[in-house]
Amino acid sequence: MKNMFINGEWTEASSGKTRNIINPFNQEVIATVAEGDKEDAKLAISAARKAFDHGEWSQTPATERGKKVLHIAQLIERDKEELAELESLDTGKTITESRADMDDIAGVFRYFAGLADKDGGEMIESPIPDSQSKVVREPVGVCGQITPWNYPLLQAAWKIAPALATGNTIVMKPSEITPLTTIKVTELMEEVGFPKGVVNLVLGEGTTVGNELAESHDVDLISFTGGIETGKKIMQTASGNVKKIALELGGKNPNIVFADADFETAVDQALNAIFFHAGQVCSAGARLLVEDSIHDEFVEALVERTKRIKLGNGFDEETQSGPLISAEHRAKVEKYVEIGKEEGATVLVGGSRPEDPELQNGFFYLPTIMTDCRSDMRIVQEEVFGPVLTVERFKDEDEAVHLANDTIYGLAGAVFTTDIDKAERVSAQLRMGTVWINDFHPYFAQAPWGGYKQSGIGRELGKAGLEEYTETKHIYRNLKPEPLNWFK
Ligand SMILES: NC(=O)c1ccc[n+]([C@@H]2O[C@H](COP(=O)([O-])OP(=O)(O)OC[C@H]3O[C@@H](n4cnc5c(N)ncnc54)[C@H](O)[C@@H]3O)[C@@H](O)[C@H]2O)c1
Ligand SMILES: C[N+](C)(C)CC=O
Repeated sequence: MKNMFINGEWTEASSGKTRNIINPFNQEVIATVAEGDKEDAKLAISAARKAFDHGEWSQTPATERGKKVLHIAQLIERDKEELAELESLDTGKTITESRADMDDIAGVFRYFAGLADKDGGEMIESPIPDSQSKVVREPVGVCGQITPWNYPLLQAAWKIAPALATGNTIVMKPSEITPLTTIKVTELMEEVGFPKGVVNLVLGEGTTVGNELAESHDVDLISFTGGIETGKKIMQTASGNVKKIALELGGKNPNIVFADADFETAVDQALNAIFFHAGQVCSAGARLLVEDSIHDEFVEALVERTKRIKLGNGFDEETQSGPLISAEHRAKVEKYVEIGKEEGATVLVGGSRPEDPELQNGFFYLPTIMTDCRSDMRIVQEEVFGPVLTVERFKDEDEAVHLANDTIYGLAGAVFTTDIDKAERVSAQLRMGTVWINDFHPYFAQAPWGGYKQSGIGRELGKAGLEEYTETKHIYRNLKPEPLNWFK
């Protein structure tokens, strides 16, 4: 039984409720955890509020805060294998992916640990004689952090590390279906040792625990990663006390392949772009845009390789792709494929569950490619968040850019070409937070991550990811105070 962490204590849910966590590969119960609700969220928020207002952590020298954040990185590296196994059990992703996630996560804690004491404020030029002006950054306060199921610990790390490095107190709420690695990292943070109430973990549903974090006037910042509809609700709920908000939402990301691209590389990367983690990636390259002249040959090569993708248990080293996260999520993917067919798209490969008897207990869906797609179709516009690739054609650079930008989202996109001038021209016109040239998917702690348009508000990672967790203060000092005599 795994509990919540509130005010430095591991506690059961106040209602006494629990939840079984299941492995999406075979539906076996892998853990039982406390199922918190609004009451537990209130307790955690109150603990975080007291800890912040007391000031012990926010006034700890930044270098010392950085050392503690670095210590978390070291413990993650020490327990990497255990964490990776928990992540694969909980999400179904392959153990190779989970190990890579753990390396990234440790890197994120190291990066923000290093940044913790690098900003000592800035003196600015004052236009007023005999005065001095400086600008400093201070912690925001109590931060609610709500995370999704697809990269459970990685998305939490992007929030925990900068928040703690800058002296905030936190209340984490992982997805109710994938809490295991966030619980484990909370144990590691307990081992590192933070003042009581600085780190809190509440388990439970979004509509109860998450909603309380968004609504509470004792929370100063809400950082959310998840779906667009939830993001909109949180934005409204958070307006009650005009708290700061950071939203990392979905995407419907274009992958543009020009005829002059290196063919083999572009085919290989188009597969990675969509089928990595069964397409359950916010930045998945779900919309392939291919130049007319190579369309048929390109699609044929993709289909050939897609048929060979090995689905299976994430712990089997041969497995290239695991299951989807849940029965509900698979039903959503299936519904979208049906919608796509009704809209006139053609399924060239996949489009159903696998028949392999060994996969029948898992939430598997075959990697799917749909052609004859047009920009006005729902299957092209809406986030499916599964292994479903739509293919559109374009005839020239202008049309490629137009189609790529024809979306409410603006998270990420890629362009494949050997003409580097063209790559730069196209990248400059894409309305997205990340553009990859001749690659797909790289993200790392040093580079900011976030979306244009309805893909979100704010940035995680990079210096911008640290600044999200600070308020900016201007301190002006009169060096020669004397009466002004305006109101004699
Ligand atoms: N932009 C990014 O970096 C990024 C990264 C990962 C995932 N995502 C997005 O996340 C989505 C998939 O994740 P999901 O299905 O877990 O998303 P989701 O929106 O259903 O849930 C995300 C989190 O929000 C909580 N939640 C749900 N309703 C809530 C409410 N009313 N108030 C407060 N919290 C609430 C959930 O419990 C969960 O912890 C996809 O759309 C994906 O694109 C984006
Ligand atoms: C942000 N990223 C790519 C790690 C996960 C998106 O779902």
